[in-house]
Amino acid sequence: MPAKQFYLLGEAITSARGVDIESNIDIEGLQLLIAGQFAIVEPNGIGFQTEDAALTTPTEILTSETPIAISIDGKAVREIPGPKGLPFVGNFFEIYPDHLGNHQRLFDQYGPIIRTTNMGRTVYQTNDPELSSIVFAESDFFTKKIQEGHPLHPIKNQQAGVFLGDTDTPEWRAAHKFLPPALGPKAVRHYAPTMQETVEDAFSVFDELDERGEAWNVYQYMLKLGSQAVGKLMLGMDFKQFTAVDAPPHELVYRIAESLELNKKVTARGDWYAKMPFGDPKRLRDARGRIIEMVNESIANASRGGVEDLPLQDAALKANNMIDYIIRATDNKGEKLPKTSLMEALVVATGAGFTTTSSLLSWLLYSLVNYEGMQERLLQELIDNDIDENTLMTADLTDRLTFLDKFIKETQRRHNPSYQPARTARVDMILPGGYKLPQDSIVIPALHHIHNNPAVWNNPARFDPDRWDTDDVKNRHKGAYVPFAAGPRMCIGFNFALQEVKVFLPKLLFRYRFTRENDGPVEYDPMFQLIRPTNLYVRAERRVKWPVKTEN
Ligand code: HEM
Repeated sequence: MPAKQFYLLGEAITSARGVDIESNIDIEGLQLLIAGQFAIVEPNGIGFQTEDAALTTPTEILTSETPIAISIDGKAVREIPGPKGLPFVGNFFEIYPDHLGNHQRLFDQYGPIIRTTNMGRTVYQTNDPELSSIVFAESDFFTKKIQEGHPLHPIKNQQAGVFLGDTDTPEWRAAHKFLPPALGPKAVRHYAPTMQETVEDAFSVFDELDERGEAWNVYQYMLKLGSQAVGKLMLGMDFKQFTAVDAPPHELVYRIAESLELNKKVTARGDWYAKMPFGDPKRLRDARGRIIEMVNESIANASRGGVEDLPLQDAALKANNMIDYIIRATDNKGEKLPKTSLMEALVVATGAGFTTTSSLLSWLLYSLVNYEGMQERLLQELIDNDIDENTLMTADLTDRLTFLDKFIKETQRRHNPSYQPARTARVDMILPGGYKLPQDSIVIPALHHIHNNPAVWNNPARFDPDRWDTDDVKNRHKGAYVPFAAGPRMCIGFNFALQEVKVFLPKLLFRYRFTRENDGPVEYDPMFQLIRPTNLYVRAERRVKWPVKTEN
């Protein structure tokens, strides 16, 4: 077997090393072989050349007298670019407070993958669908491993399995087997009546605010609404947040939101800070302690009634809520989710459930009041589907609301609430485009920037639900729209979230006409783990008349 010398274009020719090649190898085989030898993620992008010519056939390669350079997508390998930064703080002041706007600027300046260092911690972010799909894939190259420097590191919790734990663990495998059936499409369909009840229970508060002629802060009320539903359906708890206009958020809601805010603050300052025995790091630990106490109590209450065990899928369809499900659900070996994981997994699913949906609900109301004509089109669709205040919103019915679906998609594209799903590089590798990525690097597919990347989306700043009917969007790269991330560690609650907003929004919209109260730019909180509008106020006025049904 002849050995040929290869090196990466862009590196010194003296780094060339010998690779044994079968004499009958074809070009694809050669690309695969070289990809394996040099940890090149995408073999198809590999090209071969010498100092003076491109080598396109195996014969040319096998007969080359000089070391052969490997190009990636026609390019030399290179370091991932990024701004230089200051001593100690790194790029902190170039990123905060407007991290969305600033990252956008950095992508424009440096390209599809950028490197930033913040208080000694380096992360890579990408706005490219192909790179993101590679990062999300859970492969020999990437995994979700929450090590120092990972955005979730200060709240890492291996026992929770999902969200806050590493993939390569028995805890993730167990939680990932037990939780998803209760959040699958069939299971969430039977939650629709509880979702409807939840939004209808909130009407008395919105009615009173209307009678008083008062505008209200969208996020504050959507936090209560989103958490009210998750409280009922995850924990079987009534948080009683709509008993009065100013009913405070339940302590569990408050503590989970607080811990996310503290986590963002703690991580923004670097890992040394997380270990401090006082200040925000201590408040973060205290908040966690209280959350655990409250959820344990709820589990104890649910177990008290004595319940029958059921196979996973049956339990998912019969359970009243996630706790009820999880204490009954039994796998095909007769085993249950281990007690140690139960409480932690529920806390995480609850937190993941309401922080995200309340932000999405807020952005949906933002799109409603901010983009002209949306409210009218959405309302007309309800009328045309014979929906009124007495309608029972079933999944079959919400499935028919196609404009609503596009409106939600476009809102999630333009104003996606979650933005920091990070993965860790398992090895040194070469990414498409020739970018060299060292082992243990943290890479974040930057959801907002993928969804607003002008190379991917036509006129991305334009809010246009109808774009979802175009061939361009229908045939998009699978990594171009990933509001719930992708791969094995993607969101397991997306059916729940979409079902919930598809019940809430029609009910709210049929009853109220929404108008924006304050002008000026909507701000988001840069120190929160999610993107949520902080200063959006609306008025919701009871409707007194509705449009007529469109004639066919
Ligand atoms: C608009 C609503 C939602 C959005 C935008 C959203 C987004 C996401 C994203 C981006 C991830 C990946 C996180 C990462 O890679 O680090 C994720 C994971 C997860 N989500 Fe959601 N989510 C939503 C609603 C929900 C709901 C309602 C639930 C539960 C009821 C839920 C439960 C989870 C869980 C448990 C994980 C972790 C899965 C795992 O680790 O394998 N999410 N979500």
